[in-house]
Amino acid sequence: MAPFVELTEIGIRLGGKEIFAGMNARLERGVSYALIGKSGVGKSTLLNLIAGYLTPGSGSLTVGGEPVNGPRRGTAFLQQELGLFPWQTVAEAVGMPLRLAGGVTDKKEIANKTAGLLAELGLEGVAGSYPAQLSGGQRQRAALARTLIGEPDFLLMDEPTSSLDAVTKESIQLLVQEQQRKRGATLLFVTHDIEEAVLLGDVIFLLEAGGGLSSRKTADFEGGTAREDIRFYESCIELRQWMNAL
Ligand SMILES: Nc1ncnc2c1ncn2[C@@H]1O[C@H](COP(=O)(O)OP(=O)(O)OP(=O)(O)O)[C@@H](O)[C@H]1O
Repeated sequence: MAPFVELTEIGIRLGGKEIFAGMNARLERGVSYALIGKSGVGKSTLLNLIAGYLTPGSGSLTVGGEPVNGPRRGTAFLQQELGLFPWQTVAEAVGMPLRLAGGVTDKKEIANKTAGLLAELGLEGVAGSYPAQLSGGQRQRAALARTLIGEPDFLLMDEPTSSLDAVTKESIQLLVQEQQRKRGATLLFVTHDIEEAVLLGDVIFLLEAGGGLSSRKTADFEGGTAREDIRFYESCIELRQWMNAL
């Protein structure tokens, strides 16, 4: 079967610098992929390419069997900056992709869909609040709701929990996992957090300078992938050792 996402010999230069050349990768539908690698190797660049926000200088890129020539309807991208505007309430921000996409034009339908998703993500109490009135976790949930509202089949997330405290981080991680599984969406997320990679990724991509991409299935780690598992940290150590060995 053809992969959901296929990168063939992808190369890109930014500001006169070669970020990667000859990159190959395949992503299967419904699988969660963690993308890790040292700072500056090009993780965000790769997400931007797959999202259609950047155009590769060489090679081919397909999502859902179609060449990527710009943003794709079924791909939703949660960027580090979250993209919440100070002048929009949570409900306005979450409903915005539906208004922009033009597929849903009925105001009542947009309001109903938005309210349903806000309730599902525990945000019903802050629908009328502005970003400055929210906690970090609520802002992250609101941005996540905005990512999910168009029912995407492909979720891209750039460090979805990096700015959060440990407890909030755990609740957002669980939410991302629950939503990805429930929707059967393909997820590709960047993280610097080893535990998060093991916890949320079915597969871990390790990106190296120049575009070398290695992958490992977390199911193959000795210590399992559930935080409750007492041997979970053995998996984290295994991942660290793999990273250091490459
Ligand atoms: N628009 C741009 N113009 C020129 N160079 C760029 C541009 N965007 C990124 N770069 C460079 O490309 C390289 C990869 O950047 P990128 O942000 O993709 O790395 P990263 O792995 O996501 O880093 P980090 O983990 O620190 O977020 C860096 O050297 C960066 O300076």
